[in-house]
Amino acid sequence: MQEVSQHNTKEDCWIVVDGKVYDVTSYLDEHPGGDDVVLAATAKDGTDDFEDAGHSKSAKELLQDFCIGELDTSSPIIPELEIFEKETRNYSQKVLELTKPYWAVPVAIVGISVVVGFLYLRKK
Ligand code: HEM
Repeated sequence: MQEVSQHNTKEDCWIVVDGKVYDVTSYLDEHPGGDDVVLAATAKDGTDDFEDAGHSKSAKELLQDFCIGELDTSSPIIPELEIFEKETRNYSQKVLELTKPYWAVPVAIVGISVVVGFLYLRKK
């Protein structure tokens, strides 16, 4: 999506519809709805804009002629989000590592309680 958003001019226009990327530069001048509406659908997911225009079946078929690839969904749309996700992952890993050595304490308390209880009941 980051790469797609760089193609947002009349001379170089890519749009995203239903997870696919389309280079519609050569179609802008022919578009019955004008080029401005198509340009307004760049640099974002243009699926809603395309659907909301109520395009015919033939318009949807025509769109396929301009397909140049699929959207990469493995990386987040907002790069900052990736950094945030990495930091959160690191933080939760650190918390887990810190608490690991202390697991023995509650386990030991429960174990000792069971043994003491058992001995106490046997004495009775
Ligand atoms: C996502 C951005 C787009 C928007 C917002 C949009 C909007 C519109 C609108 C408002 C019309 C009606 C024009 C009128 O009747 O006066 C129209 C018609 C049309 N558009 Fe688009 N359009 C977009 C992208 C495309 C693309 C990429 C194609 C094909 C490659 C396309 C093909 C057509 C065709 C063939 C028509 C004629 C009516 C029909 O067959 O549905 N449009 N568009």
